[in-house]
Amino acid sequence: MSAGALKLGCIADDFTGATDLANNLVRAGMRVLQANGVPAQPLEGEVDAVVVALKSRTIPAADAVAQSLAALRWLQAQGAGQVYFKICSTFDSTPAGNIGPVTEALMDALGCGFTIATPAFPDNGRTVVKGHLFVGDALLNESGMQNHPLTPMTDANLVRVLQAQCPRRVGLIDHRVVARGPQAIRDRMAELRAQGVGIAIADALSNDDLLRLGAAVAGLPLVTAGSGLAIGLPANHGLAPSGQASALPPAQGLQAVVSGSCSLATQRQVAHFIAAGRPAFAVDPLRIAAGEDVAGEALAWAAPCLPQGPVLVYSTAAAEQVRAVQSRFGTAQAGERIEGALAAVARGLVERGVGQLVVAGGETSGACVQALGVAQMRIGPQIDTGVPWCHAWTGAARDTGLHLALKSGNFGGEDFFSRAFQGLR
Ligand SMILES: Nc1ncnc2c1ncn2[C@@H]1O[C@H](COP(=O)(O)OP(=O)(O)O)[C@@H](O)[C@H]1O
Ligand SMILES: O=C(O)[C@@H](O)C(=O)COP(=O)(O)O
Repeated sequence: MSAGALKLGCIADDFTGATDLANNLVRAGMRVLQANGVPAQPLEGEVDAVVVALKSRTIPAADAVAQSLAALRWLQAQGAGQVYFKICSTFDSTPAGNIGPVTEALMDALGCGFTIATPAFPDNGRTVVKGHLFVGDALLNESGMQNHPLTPMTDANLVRVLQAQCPRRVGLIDHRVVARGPQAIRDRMAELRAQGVGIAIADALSNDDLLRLGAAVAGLPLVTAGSGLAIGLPANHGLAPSGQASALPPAQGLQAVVSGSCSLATQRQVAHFIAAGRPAFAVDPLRIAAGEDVAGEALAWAAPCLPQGPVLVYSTAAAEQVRAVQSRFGTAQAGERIEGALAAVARGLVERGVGQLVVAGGETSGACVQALGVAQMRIGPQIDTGVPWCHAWTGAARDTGLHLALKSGNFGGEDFFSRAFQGLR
């Protein structure tokens, strides 16, 4: 890639979020490469955007800032014209961050006096009205996200949530302004900036709102957003939406699903897979904590089932079971141990011939992709809104190639775990 060629440099705070963003950029007409972690070398080949996937959503804020700045430096060295900090469409964060601290650190590094933040993704039911985030018909704090294992979201007022994470003043661009079009949005941004506001939550109820916002932010060095805003950025470079997802190599190998997501949508997908009579192995967090080789057991269980079709290994559990585990072992420790076990399962499955792997949950996906040593991925066809198939040739997949789908916790229909593989045939 020659310096100056990169139209958009993206930093995603988790791995499912990265493929979600890459998917929307591809569908809106950009050639996109996803790098898992900050690459050690310049990328080869010409693309319009690179998404650097980090696992920085729930780590200490100072570490998230340091990793994001390292990603920024790399993207700047590739000539990135605009920077996109991809956050979760449910604004997953704690009062300590990391959305505020990372946004502000990127603003400082870019000399950016003003930016917007919007998680809106109407195609997936995420809308922002007067700064309040809705998930479908429910306010964020009544959507199930109040029970998230790592980032419980108990306030739907995003101006308030972000202000708690930021020294800079946080303001609002409300939907009536957004509906009036790009010039009205630019006027509002200038007005807020003159009032001393540094970051504005932007309302959006529809894709048309996102397209208007996309045009209005063309001149901003940085935007902070879910993947929705991405549909409005390629047009700023004369690129048009394309229904043609990049073609991937033919699928090969066995099929498996690894799920550490405890989101409501994933709970339904696990139940649906089991109810359909498909093979499923429940990983017991208490036995993992006791030091038992649960990953080894799961792999031994999977071996005879794999030739018959997709198998599922999961720790997915309802909120009360998650709370019981967390109160015994601590939130972070419980999460890390389970992620470690599921990552070992993912690696073992690929070593045993799995070539088509679905991973559910952003933190879980980060742990699995890191354990697989997958450094780069090409983005292929969409399975469900926000979830594409990807293809990797690196790490554990360097000889055979690996199709990977990283499913965000709350994305996908109930039959996602079986239907995903049908799309690869
Ligand atoms: N049964 C469980 N009890 C406690 N924590 C769990 C359990 N299953 C998974 N976890 C942890 O909860 C977190 C889920 O986060 P993530 O993978 O991002 O999915 P999601 O955001 O969809 O819930 C991970 O850290 C995972 O290890
Ligand atoms: O924006 C989104 O909702 C997703 O891209 C995402 O980041 C979801 O994260 P997980 O729920 O942790 O998978």
